[in-house]
Amino acid sequence: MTLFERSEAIFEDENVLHDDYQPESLEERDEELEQYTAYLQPVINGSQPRNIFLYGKTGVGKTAVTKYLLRHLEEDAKQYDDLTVTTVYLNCEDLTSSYRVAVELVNTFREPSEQISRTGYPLNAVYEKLWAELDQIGGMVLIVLDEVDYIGDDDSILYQLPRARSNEKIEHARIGIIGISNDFKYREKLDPRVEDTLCERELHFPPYDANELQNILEKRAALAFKDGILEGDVVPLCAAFAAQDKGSARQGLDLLLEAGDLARRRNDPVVTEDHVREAKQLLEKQRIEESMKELTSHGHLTLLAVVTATVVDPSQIPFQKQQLYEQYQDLAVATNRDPLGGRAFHNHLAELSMLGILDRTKRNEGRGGGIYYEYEIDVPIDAALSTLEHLHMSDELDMESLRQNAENQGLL
Ligand SMILES: Nc1ncnc2c1ncn2[C@@H]1O[C@H](COP(=O)(O)OP(=O)(O)OP(=O)(O)O)[C@@H](O)[C@H]1O
Repeated sequence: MTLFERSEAIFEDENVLHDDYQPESLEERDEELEQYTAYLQPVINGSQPRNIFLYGKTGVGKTAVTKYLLRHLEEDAKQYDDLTVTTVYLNCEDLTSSYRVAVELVNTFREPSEQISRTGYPLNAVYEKLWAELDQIGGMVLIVLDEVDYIGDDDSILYQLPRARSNEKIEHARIGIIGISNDFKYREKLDPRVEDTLCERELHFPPYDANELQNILEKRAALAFKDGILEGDVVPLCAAFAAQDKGSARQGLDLLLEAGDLARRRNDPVVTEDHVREAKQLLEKQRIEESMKELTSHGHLTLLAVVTATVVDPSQIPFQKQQLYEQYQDLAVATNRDPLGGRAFHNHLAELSMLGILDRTKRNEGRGGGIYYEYEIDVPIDAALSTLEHLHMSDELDMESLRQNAENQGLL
């Protein structure tokens, strides 16, 4: 019996919608491309590369634009005999110290049989090995550190690398660093010396609006789907949803892929607006489920308290901590748990806000008054409820009535 068969009625090439696909051309980033190209110009001229810092929210093209330009830079450099350009791309998500970055760089430059281990050397010894590798490569070496904020406080490498030549650690290579981050606070947290070095040139990537996203998605959809498979509103709707949320091209592409996948699984002949709406729900649910994995049962109860308060009286949105705390205490008792104190409860609200599940607004009571926060749910109630309904503790609660009430209130 055959379990798997090729089904190619919907997609021409679905890889085009995946995150690691490198588009041939980039839409809607002319200004950024122009500026970025100017920042990289010294490399082609054979002078000291600038260090460049790119920032902007997730999915706005920072990595795609960087890889696109570096590919061209390496290619165009080949026409000059006196110039060699080497580019290295590292994602720092798992490289949480200067030591880890330095080891990773040494190993990137070395043959597999000559790799060094990730522990056991003094930092200086790793730096010495790194300088030797860089000198051996020589020429212009551009090092991209994506998600550079993951390196954390132990960031001496951000200072050492760009200065290696002026500090006479290397002779034959000129190093440029390109740091990329979507943490807006990262810059403020940097040591001023590192900040001066890393942020020599800066480039901000703003979120895309719906028209820009539509253009980006149309170009990808034309390559990804078979002709005539997408109904007319599909791309505009994906663009509109992504624009309403974070203005992320990744989010729009994920929606298109999921909508196409739903149509394929059901053997539907075309992808429709309904597939997109359903895809949105599915992706949101997945996102909440992913985030919820990081929470403890009191985190889950905190979310349930906000959902319950919302369903019981939507006119009270947004809620202050005290209103939610009472709700939470009742739920904790109903599920046989000792309620946490107010401070710990506050921390759970903060964590849910950080995960993007709640929206937290700072309020000021005015003259002499204190600062306090108001909270409201920032994901669809339906998605939050579905996730909570699958947790063990919900067996002890009347989730069915909660869902019914939510429906009666028009919240689903
Ligand atoms: N202007 C654009 N034209 C075509 N595709 C784009 C454009 N901007 C982003 N994309 C696509 O959107 C997806 C996300 O982009 P990218 O990874 O560059 O975002 P990012 O800003 O680096 O996000 P993160 O900070 O999460 O890494 C990729 O598939 C990329 O090809």
